[in-house]
Amino acid sequence: MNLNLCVLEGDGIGPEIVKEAVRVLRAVCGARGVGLSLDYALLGGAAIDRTGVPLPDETVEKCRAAQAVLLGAVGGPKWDSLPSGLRPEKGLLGIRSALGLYANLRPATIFPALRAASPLRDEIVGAGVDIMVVRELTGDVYFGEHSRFERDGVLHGRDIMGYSVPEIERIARVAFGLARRRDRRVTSVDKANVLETSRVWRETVTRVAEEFPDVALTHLYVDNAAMQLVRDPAQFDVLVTGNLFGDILSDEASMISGSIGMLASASLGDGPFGLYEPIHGSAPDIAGQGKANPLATILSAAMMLRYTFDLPELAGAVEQAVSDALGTARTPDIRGDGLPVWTTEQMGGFVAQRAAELLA
Ligand SMILES: NC(=O)c1ccc[n+]([C@@H]2O[C@H](COP(=O)([O-])OP(=O)(O)OC[C@H]3O[C@@H](n4cnc5c(N)ncnc54)[C@H](O)[C@@H]3O)[C@@H](O)[C@H]2O)c1
Ligand SMILES: CC(C)[C@H](C(=O)O)[C@@H](O)C(=O)O
Ligand SMILES: [Mg+2]
Repeated sequence: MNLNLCVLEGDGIGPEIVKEAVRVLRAVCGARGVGLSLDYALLGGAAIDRTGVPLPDETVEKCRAAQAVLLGAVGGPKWDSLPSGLRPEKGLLGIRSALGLYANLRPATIFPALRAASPLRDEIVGAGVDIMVVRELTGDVYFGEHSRFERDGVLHGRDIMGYSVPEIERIARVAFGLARRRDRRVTSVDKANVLETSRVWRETVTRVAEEFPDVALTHLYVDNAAMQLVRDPAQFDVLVTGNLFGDILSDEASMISGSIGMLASASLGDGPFGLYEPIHGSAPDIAGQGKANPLATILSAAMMLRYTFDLPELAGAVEQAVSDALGTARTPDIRGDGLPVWTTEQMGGFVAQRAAELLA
């Protein structure tokens, strides 16, 4: 077996964290005699600097030729004043859309070793938190019309929010399907008390739920959901929501796990192909200093092994190695509890070696 990957390092801490995830992939594949072919391509600010655009055609072609994509993060102050269509973030949205990756799975769990590192008290997270945030990724206000115009000499900005029924149906089916393999509970998050988009969302999710009578569905308004996530995160199993609410709620949920540097994600379409990336950004404030936590990217690589390549044993070894690492040391973003503080490279090196040992 050979895994064909396209690797998009991106900007800021992107190259540092991707390097460690690749190291871990090499270690587990090596331990099991699985081949690994990597093709690197440009995305985001790195692509703008070299080609003038955030998503070169060649990058889309290389991604399409691969079985899966591993991505770091894009963006940074250097490119913040560019026109909106030329920003690094536009490249990220473009690749998700070009590859048809409408389902973004963001698991917010808490490793036992990190319970004391969570900003939430032990009595709140102690029983364990295991939330699967299912974020719609190719629609919503992100992909509506964006404009600015002047009326009566006053400047306005406008972004159009909207969802079609088929877009909602397919993401709802992903959420219900996942719930069937978990605790069979789906919470759909919207703002149906105000937004027409959300009213169509809620009606559609309710109708799709009839196809899954064994899964319990509840609805929450997004403001309440944001509050419930810190009041009692253990109440959630699968949480399905639109692109914008999912972006915000998944960053919030990430802190339950102790750090935004811990949260992985898989962006999927209808087949096994997927793009795997941490939920955090390019962290320009710590780029190049060896301080970045590579675990979200490493755990994204584990999701790749599980979802695209159906190699649960390899994925499990990576996850166990991460758990062991957290019992041994921390990167500076996670509360330390007196444990040694490691660099990005030390953390990646430990996980790679430990994962390979577990498979030996
Ligand atoms: N998927 C992506 O590529 C993605 C996601 C979010 C933001 N961004 C972009 O990243 C840039 C910075 O955005 P931001 O500062 O709002 O968000 P960010 O996630 O990059 O950083 C927020 C804070 O979390 C810290 N942090 C993030 N990841 C970390 C890690 N792995 N280890 C340790 N600390 C970590 C940062 O140092 C910073 O203090 C922007 O250009 C933004 O558009 C990209
Ligand atoms: C950088 C940005 C376009 C992106 C998003 O909003 O989807 C990021 O915040 C994320 O969560 O992946
Ligand atoms: Mg985000």
